[in-house]
Amino acid sequence: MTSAGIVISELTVGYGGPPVLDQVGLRVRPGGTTAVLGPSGSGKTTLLRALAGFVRPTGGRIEVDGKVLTSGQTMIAPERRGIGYVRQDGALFPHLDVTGNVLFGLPRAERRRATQVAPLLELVGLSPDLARRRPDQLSGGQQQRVALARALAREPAVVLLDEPFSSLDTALRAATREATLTALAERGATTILVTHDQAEALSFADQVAVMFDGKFVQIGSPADVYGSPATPQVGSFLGDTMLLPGQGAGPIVDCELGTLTLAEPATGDVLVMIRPEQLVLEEPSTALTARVVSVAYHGPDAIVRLSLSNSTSRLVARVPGHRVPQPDDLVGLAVPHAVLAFPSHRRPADGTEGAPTGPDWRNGRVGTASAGSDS
Ligand SMILES: Nc1ncnc2c1ncn2[C@@H]1O[C@H](COP(=O)(O)OP(=O)(O)OP(=O)(O)O)[C@@H](O)[C@H]1O
Repeated sequence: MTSAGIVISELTVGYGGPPVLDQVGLRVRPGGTTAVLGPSGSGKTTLLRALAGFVRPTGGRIEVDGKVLTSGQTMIAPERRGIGYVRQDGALFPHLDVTGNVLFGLPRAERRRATQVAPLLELVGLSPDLARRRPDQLSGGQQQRVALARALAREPAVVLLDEPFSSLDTALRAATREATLTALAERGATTILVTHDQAEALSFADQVAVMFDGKFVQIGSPADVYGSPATPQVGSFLGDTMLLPGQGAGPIVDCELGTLTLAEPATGDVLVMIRPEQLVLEEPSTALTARVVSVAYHGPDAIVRLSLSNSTSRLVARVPGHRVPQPDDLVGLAVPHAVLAFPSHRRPADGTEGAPTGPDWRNGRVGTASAGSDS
């Protein structure tokens, strides 16, 4: 299978009403893996359906490996696109065994070559001994791997994964994700994974495209979108954040945590974005002391909620699991590395206010830690 690059430009898709995707652009390098991350209803599945040819866009263009699949009057049929699609539920046929499911959809002549099923099963980390089992005799993770094997059977240059791991429990999810990545890399397939799980997006892909309300608000490497989010909302969506009001003065900013170094210069009213892992707990100091409000222990690490003396702000630190303080302890705080600041008047690309956001912003992930008030 040869790898194909994907180029999507000004893609607009609607279902009769206002556009669900609005002039969307995206490039995926040949053999690359892009995660499309966004809240529920932002248009992620619609993007995959347009790529697969299941929905006709109202505008824009889709090219795979230089071949136009969709543009103006051109609309290549789904079965002629060379694209494999794995849905959230796997969608296996209950009355067919694993072999029948994997071979389904192949031309009749090729279906006879049942010997090709074993290597495919091995490729996705399944024992060929399972070949005669029906889907109801498989675990959820095994079913997802069969669905992936079925998608790979046609040797597609492009594989689209629509939240294929979301119904699996944590351990199975990690193992299935790993097997999927390995299988895709071995085949050199260009892959787009849709997910609303930020950790999955950051670990799975070499490019992350963040979608809000039918538009990409940022596309970049996992480190870029996590470490240098385009807006406070992108920052909050990708992981826990505290957003503190501050005054930028070039390379430094003054806020409740003192004078901090900025990753990029800023001047005037700003919102300082700090991730819990950037807040370091030390021995109580004269510089900045906080009281531990609560501790949630997770094993490798712990989330520590803190209140600053003389302030109503609540802070959150992520600390190593072997150095966990107790509630009511007094601790010193430090922010040793440079932080990001956003102009506090800035309106993000999706038109919402650039203010600190609540835990379930836009139906997004919960657990976002805005620096809140006690009041
Ligand atoms: N067949 C359809 N007819 C009309 N509207 C639709 C159809 N499919 C999706 N939509 C609407 O399009 C919008 C985007 O839906 P889509 O499924 O692409 O979002 P998503 O980001 O994949 O969401 P989720 O994470 O919940 O799967 C939603 O408002 C949805 O209600």
